[in-house]
Amino acid sequence: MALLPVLPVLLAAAGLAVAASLALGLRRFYRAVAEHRRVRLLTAKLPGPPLMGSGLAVLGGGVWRRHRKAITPSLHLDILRDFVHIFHKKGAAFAEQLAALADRGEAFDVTPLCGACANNSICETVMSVDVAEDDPGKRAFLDAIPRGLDHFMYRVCHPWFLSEWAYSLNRHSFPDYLEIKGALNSFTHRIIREKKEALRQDPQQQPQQPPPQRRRQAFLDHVLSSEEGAALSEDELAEEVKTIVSIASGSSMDLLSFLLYTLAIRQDVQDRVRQELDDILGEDRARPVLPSDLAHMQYTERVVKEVLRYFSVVPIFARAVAEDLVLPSGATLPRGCQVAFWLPYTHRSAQWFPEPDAFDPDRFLPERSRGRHPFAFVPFSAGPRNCIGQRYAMMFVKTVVASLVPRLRFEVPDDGPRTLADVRLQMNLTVSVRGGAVIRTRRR
Ligand code: HEM
Repeated sequence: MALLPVLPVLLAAAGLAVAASLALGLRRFYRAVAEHRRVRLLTAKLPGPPLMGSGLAVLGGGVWRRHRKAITPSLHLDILRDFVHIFHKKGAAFAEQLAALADRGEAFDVTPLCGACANNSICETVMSVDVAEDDPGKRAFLDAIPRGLDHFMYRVCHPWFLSEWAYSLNRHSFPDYLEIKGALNSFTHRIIREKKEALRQDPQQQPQQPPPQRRRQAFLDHVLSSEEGAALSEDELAEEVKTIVSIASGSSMDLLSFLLYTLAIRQDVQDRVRQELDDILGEDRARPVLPSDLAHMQYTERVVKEVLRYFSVVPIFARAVAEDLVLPSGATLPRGCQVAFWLPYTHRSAQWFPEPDAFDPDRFLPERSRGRHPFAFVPFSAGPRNCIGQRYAMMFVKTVVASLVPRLRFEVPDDGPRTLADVRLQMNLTVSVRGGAVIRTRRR
């Protein structure tokens, strides 16, 4: 009983001590990683709540390996090239929307529009859903994605709700969560079944056919018709589709909205991107963007990389230490210890990025990247558990930018930030602009 009055003080002191040692430990740990020391041990994943799907992002061990092997070939570069015309189609529709807003002259938050563009692109490329836009199942699915991410974050921040049983006791949130789960499950399973049926009726699409004869239209078509994909049951595949769609749409939305916001704030960067695109696309600014155009968009690619460095869109990821890890200081991170990587710390390191708070895309020029540590820039993580969609993400944003920038000019309203350092951030599963990325557009 005598302990009770001082308990809060003791707990606060213990908390401070743990926080301080963690901060110190992470600093040293980062140095160890930067020196390539035994990072290969850090492949074990921390458990988390299902991110709308119990797929790659939350699986571990042998199951994760089997899933990753089944999924990886279906995001191969040759397949991604086929997606560029879809990215362009969605980008062109986005340009029309923005042009209509330009005519009204109003300032608006571009983030939800980026989200719709990303969602539509991802659903079509991942599932190739030949379903009418107003199909109730499709609408419910698209609507459920951002709501599902909110539940995920809520549960991460309230860890006593991580278990499904405990969450079912939350009368405020659980009914909405169940509705979201139902919408995601029923649409995903419906599409998988329809595709399986189509596959059964089309012998050209059977896995034993040699690759050149197969029509690889979308990620899901490819998984279903590949030998690797046959390792997944229908339920497992549905979990992967939900996982990929949810991870891809949230992160792509934030990356695209940071990119457009950056162009609006940094007119000099926007002018160079536009000049590059005018040179590549020529007179016909509205012509479809081709996969071969993307390879020429070198300045734009450097801008995307600098946005990923400057804002660290996915700022944190964690690993469990699989074996005792001795740091350069001599301290040991014991086996089972959990380590979080805080990317803004890595990406703003003056050691690898001189003047780290300056936004300078040309720091990614080959001659200025020479000698930089391979783990100094890791927006998509690194190692065996890196992002499976990093090439997808780069191709998506580059194509959409090529569909928008030649036709439109982006600006910030008079009361908007004058410099990138003025942009206020908020953290969810990803980082986004606090209060919205409010811009104005003008037709060119
Ligand atoms: C738009 C920018 C994106 C960023 C910045 C990003 C970043 C990341 C990061 C940092 C991780 C590692 C997380 C961890 O270790 O816990 C990751 C994992 C993952 N990402 Fe992405 N991502 C992006 C887009 C995408 C896209 C477009 C897809 C799918 C097409 C995707 C699918 C995944 C999957 C499935 C994983 C889990 C991989 C595994 O654990 O095996 N991501 N992403």
